[in-house]
Amino acid sequence: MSMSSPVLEFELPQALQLSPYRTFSRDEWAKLRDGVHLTLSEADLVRLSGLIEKISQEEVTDIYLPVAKLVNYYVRAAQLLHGATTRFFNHGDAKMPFIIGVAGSVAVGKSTSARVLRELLVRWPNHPRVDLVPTDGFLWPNAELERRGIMHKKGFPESFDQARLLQFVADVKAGKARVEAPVYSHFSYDILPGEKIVVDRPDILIIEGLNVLQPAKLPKHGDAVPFVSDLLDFSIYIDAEPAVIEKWYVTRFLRLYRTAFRDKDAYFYRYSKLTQEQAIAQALKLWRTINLVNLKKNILPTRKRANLILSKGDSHRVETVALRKL
Ligand SMILES: Nc1ncnc2c1ncn2[C@@H]1O[C@H](COP(=O)(O)OP(=O)(O)O)[C@@H](O)[C@H]1O
Ligand SMILES: CC(C)(COP(=O)(O)O)[C@@H](O)C(=O)NCCC(=O)O
Repeated sequence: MSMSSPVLEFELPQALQLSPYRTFSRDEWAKLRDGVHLTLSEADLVRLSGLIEKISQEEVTDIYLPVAKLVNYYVRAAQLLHGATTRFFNHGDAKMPFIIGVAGSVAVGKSTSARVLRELLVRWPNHPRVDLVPTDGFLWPNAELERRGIMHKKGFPESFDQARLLQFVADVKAGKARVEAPVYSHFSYDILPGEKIVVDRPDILIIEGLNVLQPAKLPKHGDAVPFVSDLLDFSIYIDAEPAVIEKWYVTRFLRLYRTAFRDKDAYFYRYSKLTQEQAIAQALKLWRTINLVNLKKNILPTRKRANLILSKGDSHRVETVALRKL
C-alpha cells in the first residue's frame, strides 16, 4: 500500500462486505405471493390510485401482494412475541399495534403504495383494522414556518413538529384509545385547523412520509431523544431515479394546474394564470430548489435503513425489490 493512502491497511472481513439486502427481480418477487389469491376490483383500483394513472392490477398482484404476505408473517410473529410478554407478566391482553413506515421522496408514490398496502392488509383475519396516517399533518402550519423563516424548507426535518409526531406514534403503539393526528391539505398548502384523523387501537398503523426513516440525533447534553423510526416494526422505502421522480412531480403539478389550482380558494390559484411553459418552469423550480435538495440531503441517506426497498422504473413499475436479511 502506498504511503499516500494510509486509511485501509487491511481488507475488510468478508462478512462485512456482504450487502445486508437480498435483491429480487420483479419476476422472482412476484412468485413469492404463492398461495395468496386476492384481487382488487376495478372500482378499488380507481379509488386507490393517485392523480395521474390508475395503479394496475398486475402491479398489485406481482408487487404489493407478496409485500402484504410478508408483512402478515411479521405481524403474526410480533403478535406471538407480545402475547408471550403479556403472559410472562400475567397482564391482561393489551393490544400492541404493529407500526409500518413508508418513506421516499415527494411524488415517488408513497401515498399510492401505502393506500394499496392498507387495502390488502385489511383482508387478513388476524389484522382487520389497518389505519393510515400521512406525516404531512405534522408539518408546522405555514404561519409558524414563516415565523421561523423556513417556508422554503417545507418537507425538511426542521419543518415538522417532530415531538408531536413521536408522541402520536408512541401513543398508538402503547395501545391508547382515540389518538388524534392533524391533517394537511395540498389544496390550501397548509394544516387544516380543527381537522383530525382519529386512530383508535388498530392492529396495524401505516405511517407514510418523507422522513419516517430518519435516525434520532445524539444531543450535545442529556439523553438521546428517540425519533419515530425507533418505533417502526417494519419499513418500506419507495425508490426511483431523481430524474424520473422530477418528471412525475411536474406531471402531477400540471394536472393540478389544470384542475385544483383553478379554484379561487386554492393556495396556488395564482399559478392557474400561468402559461403551460411558465407552469412547467414553476414546477421545476419548486422541485429543484426544495424537494430535490431535501431528497439528496435528508431522504436518500435513510434508504439503507429500510427493511424493504421497492425500486421503480419509468412508468411506476417496480423493477427490483430488496429485502433486508441482516
Ligand atoms: N403505482 C403507481 N402506478 C401509477 N401511477 C402512480 C403509482 N404510484 C404513484 N403514481 C402517480 O404518481 C404521482 C405521485 O404519487 P403519490 O402517491 O401522490 O406520491 P407521494 O405520496 O410520494 O407524493 C401521483 O400523481 C400518482 O398518480
Ligand atoms: C407537503 C410536502 C412536503 C409533502 O410531500 P408528500 O409527503 O405528499 O410527498 C410536499 O408536497 C411539499 O409541499 N413540498 C414543498 C415544495 C412543493 O411545493 O412541492
